[in-house]
Amino acid sequence: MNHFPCDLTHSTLPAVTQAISPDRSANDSGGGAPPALVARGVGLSFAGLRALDDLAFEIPAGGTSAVIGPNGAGKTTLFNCISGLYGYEGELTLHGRPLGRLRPHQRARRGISRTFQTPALLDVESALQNVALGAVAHSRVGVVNSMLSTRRRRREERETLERAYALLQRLGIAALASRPVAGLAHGDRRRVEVARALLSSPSLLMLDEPAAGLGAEEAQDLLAEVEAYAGSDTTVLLVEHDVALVMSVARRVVVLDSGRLLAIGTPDEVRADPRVVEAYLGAEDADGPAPERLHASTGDAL
Ligand SMILES: Nc1ncnc2c1ncn2[C@@H]1O[C@H](COP(=O)(O)OP(=O)(O)OP(=O)(O)O)[C@@H](O)[C@H]1O
Repeated sequence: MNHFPCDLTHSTLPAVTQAISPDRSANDSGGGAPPALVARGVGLSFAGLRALDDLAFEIPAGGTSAVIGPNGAGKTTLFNCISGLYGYEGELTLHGRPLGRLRPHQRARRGISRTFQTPALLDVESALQNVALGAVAHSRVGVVNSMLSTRRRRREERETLERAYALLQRLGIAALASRPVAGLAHGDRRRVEVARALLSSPSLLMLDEPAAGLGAEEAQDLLAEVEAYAGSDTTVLLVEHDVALVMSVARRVVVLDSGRLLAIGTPDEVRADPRVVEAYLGAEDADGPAPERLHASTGDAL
């Protein structure tokens, strides 16, 4: 029996599949091992603007890591490359397996899941339906699903709704399950999107500015809950402007500036790097005290 206030409607599936997978083609291949993500020579130009330039870095498997940098540094562009929305030069490898030219839906099946700077939700649908739709990118909608028996399909939908509801409970918004997301506060919309990204138990969960619109404590709580729920099999990768938050949660920090890799290391290493201080303060302040925003939210000094 379905205990939930709404069903996962088939009519919404193609729209979401399209939104998640605007691109099509390429092959799937095999493999698997740490680190979670390796970038080698990753580059991308937009009509002469070098948005990413010869990036090379590794993100360790497990826990939370982050990409930071000033406005226009290339953070979201990098996320778009990893998730397959943009083509790029060089190579990205996920758990030891090159991603090659895989399309977004193929990368999703490989275990990549993400949120967007502005939550990308279906406004007329409920919070529960939006979260449940996180299963779509990871299934072969229209191929295998259309061949499943009605009974099996219903069972899978019920299980998906149960997991979606459990996630809403986990993130403290189960009371909003049946509410259309259009009417939800920004912070709750963000939680719904994070829940949707978590639904597929991704191996790489990319969160684009998860703290935007949340208070400092709320943001800390959300990230702690995400990491606890995701467990050791999931690597969380943040793009986040709240550097203090990043410094308090990340095990490795990648710093971009004008599309280039400026620094990479632990929060302490990155905070101590004069190039990072310079990028955030400006050249004239590079030798002075680090900016407040490079301090951990615990209040630790550099
Ligand atoms: N689709 C696009 N077409 C043309 N230029 C783009 C496109 N997307 C990004 N850019 C440019 O690429 C550069 C990197 O942009 P990106 O959005 O990745 O930076 P960001 O670090 O995420 O910035 P912010 O912190 O402001 O979100 C910027 O100069 C931006 O104007």
